Amino acid sequence: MTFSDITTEEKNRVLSELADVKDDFAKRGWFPGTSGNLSMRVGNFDAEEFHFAVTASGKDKAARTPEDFLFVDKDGKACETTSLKPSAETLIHCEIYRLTGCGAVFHVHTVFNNLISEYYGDQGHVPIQGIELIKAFNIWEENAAIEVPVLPNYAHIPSIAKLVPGMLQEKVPGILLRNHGIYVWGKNAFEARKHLEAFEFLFEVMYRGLLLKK
Ligand SMILES: CSCCC(=O)C(=O)COP(=O)(O)O
Ligand SMILES: [Zn+2]
Repeated sequence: MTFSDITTEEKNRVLSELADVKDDFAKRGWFPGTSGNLSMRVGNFDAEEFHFAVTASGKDKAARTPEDFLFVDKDGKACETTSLKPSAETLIHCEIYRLTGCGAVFHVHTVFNNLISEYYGDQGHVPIQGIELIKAFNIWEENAAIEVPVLPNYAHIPSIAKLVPGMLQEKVPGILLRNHGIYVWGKNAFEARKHLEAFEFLFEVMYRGLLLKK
């Protein structure tokens, strides 16, 4: 499917849903200092050709303007003529779509995801076990254990993107960048948001649990 095959109705639906998610996350304080980026796929998925709307780089994500998003292709290149620059981290979104075929990718910097990513950074993953909200990832076994990958926070984004294929855990819809933030995904915006809320809850439980043990 080429970008011109995608209907205006579909593009507008995605832009409107993405703007609502952005407003919601901004109210939660999940975009400190213009950090964070969001994207949603438009049209059908094919690993060789897909398109998504992504936040423009460096914007105040708490404001709602006509210049908040642009459409890019599987390589992160703009699909239409625009003066907007896609998020500096678009290549990580590209890699997540390519590998998972998901419908939405959200990235936020929070205090808990930063602290936990640093605490477990040397280990390369955050081990989480036996907390009920693991079920938000559609993992239903009793006392389930997951490992959330922690990637190094290189300044050179293509070097991070290159590591993504080797780090993804099949059942875990998220990766942490050390001392930076989290990327989560889902088949649509609803599911990606559910996953993000669950990760943030789990990180806060772990952080407070570590303090209690001291
Ligand atoms: C100001 S935060 C540093 C960049 C970053 O990590 C981020 O999430 C926002 O970058 P973008 O280009 O998407 O605005
Ligand atoms: Zn970031």
